[in-house]
Amino acid sequence: MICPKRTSELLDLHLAPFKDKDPAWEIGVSKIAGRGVMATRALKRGEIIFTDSPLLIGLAALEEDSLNACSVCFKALPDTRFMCRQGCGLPVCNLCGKKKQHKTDCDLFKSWAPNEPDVANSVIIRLLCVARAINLTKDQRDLIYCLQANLDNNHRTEVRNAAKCFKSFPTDKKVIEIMNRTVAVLRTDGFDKTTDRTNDNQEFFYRALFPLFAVMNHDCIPNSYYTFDEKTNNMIVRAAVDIAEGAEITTTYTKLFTGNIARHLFLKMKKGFSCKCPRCSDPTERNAFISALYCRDTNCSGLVVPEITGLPHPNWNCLACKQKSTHAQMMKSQDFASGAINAKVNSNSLRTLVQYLNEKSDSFIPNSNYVIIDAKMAVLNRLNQGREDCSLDLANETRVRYSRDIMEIMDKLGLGDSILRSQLETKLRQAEEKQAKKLQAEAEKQAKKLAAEQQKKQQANGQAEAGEAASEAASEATPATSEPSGGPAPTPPAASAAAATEQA
Ligand SMILES: C[S@@+](CC[C@H](N)C(=O)[O-])C[C@H]1O[C@@H](n2cnc3c(N)ncnc32)[C@H](O)[C@@H]1O
Repeated sequence: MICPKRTSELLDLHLAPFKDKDPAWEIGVSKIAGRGVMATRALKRGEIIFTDSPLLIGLAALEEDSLNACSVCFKALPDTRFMCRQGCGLPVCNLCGKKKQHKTDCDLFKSWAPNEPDVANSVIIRLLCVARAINLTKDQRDLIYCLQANLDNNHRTEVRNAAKCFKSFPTDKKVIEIMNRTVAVLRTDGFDKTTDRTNDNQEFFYRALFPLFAVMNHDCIPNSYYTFDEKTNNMIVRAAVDIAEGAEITTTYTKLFTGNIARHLFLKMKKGFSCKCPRCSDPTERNAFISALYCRDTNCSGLVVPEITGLPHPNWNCLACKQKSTHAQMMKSQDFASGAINAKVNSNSLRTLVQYLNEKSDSFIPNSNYVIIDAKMAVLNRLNQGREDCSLDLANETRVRYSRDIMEIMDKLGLGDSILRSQLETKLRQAEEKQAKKLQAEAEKQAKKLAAEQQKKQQANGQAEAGEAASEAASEATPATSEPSGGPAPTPPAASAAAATEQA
């Protein structure tokens, strides 16, 4: 482990424009692994802990991405003639073509002579983030070397493949070593559209290294979360929960709703470690049952969870009837359920998907399972884009129901604030307000209807009373002797009732 003090010195230089006089963090020896970021004082939920700026950043330029974005400002470019005319093989906008950053990039890549400089090549564009390390200052380069780099067999492949795209790729061992090391640091500590570090329902399209963030260790229930400033691409890290003085500030390298086994495999294979956090050590994941499936015994409706955590192929155990199942057996159930749900998620009808999730899926997969959570998230995302074939009422009810379901699972897991939570809270509030308005409008309509009925009744009564009064007045005005020949004047109903009672 590189000394935390040296790491702090280099980070101080990098963060000079942002670091406050009384920083809420320091680099220390971690109980989790190597160095870590520690809280220098108690932090309140939501408080900004630090702002980090990218030491390296470039386009992710993966095949599926469009390559017509400027390599300096990252803005989308018009479809044609976006490649630099100087022959460096980089896409650049007119404005950035004149900037110092592009001149440095352009001089470097031109000297390597790209094979086809007029054609946007994802390998070349993707390498730019790595190649920029060559032109950093000594302190900045030292900072890269100070960060952890898991050197596996593949970390040299990227530079080796990129070399084939240039006629005069450098052969200097030192230059190649800087690039290989940068690739390893980016893979261990950096951001890339390919990695799962953009776990919190926010998109990050670039490949980047945020050096302070790079020292943060992983916890499956992180106590911090981050956002990006769109203009500067700076990262802002906030407390997800209240954090005690001296506690380690953690982040998560995985998606929040991945189950124990999938998280274990991801962390082991991509990040080279086994997580021992409390969530990973609990087969029920704090009773959130994200990986749970139903018992295979048709007479039992119990939940089945892995017997032991931290194994790629554990046996599974029914919590109700205690029947054991092999991992292969349970994976068959999971695969069947995932297939059925994903087919509906990919189907065109949002209404069918919602009906399926509300009425059918719970018969073969528990609502807490991550496949259902993912499907509900997909529904909410689709609803944000438009209601498709859902009625206004169904869309609103679904927003309320699914947002609550997902937040309930977040609460069970003990997850604090996150981008996802604030997105859900906002949507829930809006949907609840809509529902309340609708109820109020219905109540008002009902009240109006009642009032109208009442008025009608009153009018009817009024007319009847007026009729009575008129006939009473008429009978009073008529002398007793002048009774019509047909007999006495008709008695009003109330009077006749009174007469009947008297008679009785
Ligand atoms: C981004 S670095 C974190 C900072 C690192 N501890 C250091 O000293 O520079 C990522 C590496 O830290 C280690 N690490 C992070 N979180 C861990 C955890 N929860 N358990 C075990 N190792 C962890 C792993 O070796 C991982 O590849």
